[in-house]
Amino acid sequence: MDAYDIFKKLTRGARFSKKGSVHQKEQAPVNVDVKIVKEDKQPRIKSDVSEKEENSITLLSSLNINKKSSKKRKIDTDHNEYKRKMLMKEEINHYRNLNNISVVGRHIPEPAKTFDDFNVDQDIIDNLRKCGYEEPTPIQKQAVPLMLQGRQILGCAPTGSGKTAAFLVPIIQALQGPRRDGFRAIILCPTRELAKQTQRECLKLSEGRDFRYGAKSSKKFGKDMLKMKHAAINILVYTRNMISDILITTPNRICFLLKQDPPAISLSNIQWLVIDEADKLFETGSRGFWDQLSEILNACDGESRKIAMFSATYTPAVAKWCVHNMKGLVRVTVGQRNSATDLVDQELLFVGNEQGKLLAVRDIIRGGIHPPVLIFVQSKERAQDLFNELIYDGINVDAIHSDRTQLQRDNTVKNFREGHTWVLICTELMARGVDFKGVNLVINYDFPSSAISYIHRVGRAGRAGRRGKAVTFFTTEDTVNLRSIAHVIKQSGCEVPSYMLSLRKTPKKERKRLEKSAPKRDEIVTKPIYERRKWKRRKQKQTEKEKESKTKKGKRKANIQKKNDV
Ligand SMILES: Nc1ncnc2c1ncn2[C@@H]1O[C@H](COP(=O)(O)OP(=O)(O)OP(=O)(O)O)[C@@H](O)[C@H]1O
Repeated sequence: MDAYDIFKKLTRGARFSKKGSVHQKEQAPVNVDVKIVKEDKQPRIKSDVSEKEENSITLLSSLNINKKSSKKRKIDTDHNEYKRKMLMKEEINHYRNLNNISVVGRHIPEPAKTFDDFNVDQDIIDNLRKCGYEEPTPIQKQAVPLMLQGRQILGCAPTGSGKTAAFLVPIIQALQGPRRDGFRAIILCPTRELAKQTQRECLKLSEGRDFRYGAKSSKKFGKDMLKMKHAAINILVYTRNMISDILITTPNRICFLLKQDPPAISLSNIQWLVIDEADKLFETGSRGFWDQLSEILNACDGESRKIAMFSATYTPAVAKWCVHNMKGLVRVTVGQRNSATDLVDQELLFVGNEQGKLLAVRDIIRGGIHPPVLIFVQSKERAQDLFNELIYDGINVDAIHSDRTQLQRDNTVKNFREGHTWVLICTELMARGVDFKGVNLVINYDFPSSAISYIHRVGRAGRAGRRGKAVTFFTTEDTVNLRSIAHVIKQSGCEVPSYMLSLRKTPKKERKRLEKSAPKRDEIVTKPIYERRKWKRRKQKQTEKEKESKTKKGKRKANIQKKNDV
């Protein structure tokens, strides 16, 4: 008996309406079942009957059939939805991999592919295009959608990869336009040069919005306060006049303004606090920036305050601080952590000793350079010494360091940007963030004090997709960081002698000591050997005399103290 026969037997006498309900004229005797009933015990009979009913219902009632199929359909749609979501996730991950973006955090929005995907006002997109940007850089692709959602982030991307615009675009979108609510965004930078540059970029990207930027230099502010003496009413007027929307400055200046009595600025309406070159700020002094940051955070007491940190290099101290202080933190890293940009061809050049450096730099210049060129030295004294040497070599050279006045520093930067200065000698001051268009060559005259310092110095070339070159001089005294810097160079795809990679790892203590105080080096001066020896002897004698007079003074003081005690 096949299924059709069973169906016929079971439905004998039944009439089917169009709607699918069953009208039974007479109950058909079901022989098959009767037999089964007779053979089985009582409880089985019951269950068989119900089974029979179930079967007949399943077979005849269209209602039940629908119920089952809708459940199935729901499972199907759920499955399809799940499949669609997984596919989308995979696509997003693939896109992130293509752009070398890695993310850590929850509910991270899709990276934007174009500026139009940013979902920001059209004028901001127009401004981005006016700057000559065609498509977002990887850090912009991921950081902008995140910050637009108000997420706190720690962004790490190579030097010259457009981190500034990555945090400026969401801030401009969030603030919309000028308001008399006081500061609504703060951007902290380690140097005034970088703060000025960030402000320039902000002005370009917010063109047409007329934001006001603060604040006056602390010196100017101090002078104005003196003029006003202690007239509280004047201070209030002054404070109101300097109200602006975005404050782009160094932490020192903000803390100075906060320390005034009453505080010269109010930060209670701050929506975004951005810390650029975060690892640099965290490394300054013995907890210097940590204390300043807690002071600033205490002043930013509004509910909507969010923090974003950006840098090309990453230190565990920054990450730890972020994990503890930034709720819902998302970490975005582009490329490999703490690696130099692969747009720069890097070279290590053994020069023997200090005299070798001067010969090598002159050799490079004589061989022909394509300005602009940056030369890094370890101290302001050495910057001045090298400047004194190169000024007579027939090239337009200048030096910038912290001993020069702000006006001199501004003019030097301006001349270099405009191409009047070909070679700029600088200290670590210019290693972070400063964006000179098209620097072709970076010369590390003095070996960097750490791999991180190396990454930032070299990163002044090879920006915004352009290629550049970096030459790093080293002498027999520069072995402490040679291994780690050689590894950085190798990682970014350049050749290094294999012996450097297998050098002994320097103890952390020694590396830290070097980071704090640069090694002593011979003076940068072109003198014949006999003159240099004479000069060395004279200098030795001088230092010995100084030591002697110090000890004599100390003894005299101790004797006086003894007499007084008696
Ligand atoms: N989407 C873009 N397309 C092309 N160029 C861009 C784009 N975004 C920014 N730039 C340019 O790239 C250069 C470097 O940008 P920026 O100074 O923001 O880099 P950075 O990542 O902050 O570098 P650093 O770590 O050294 O501070 C700038 O000249 C900037 O104008």
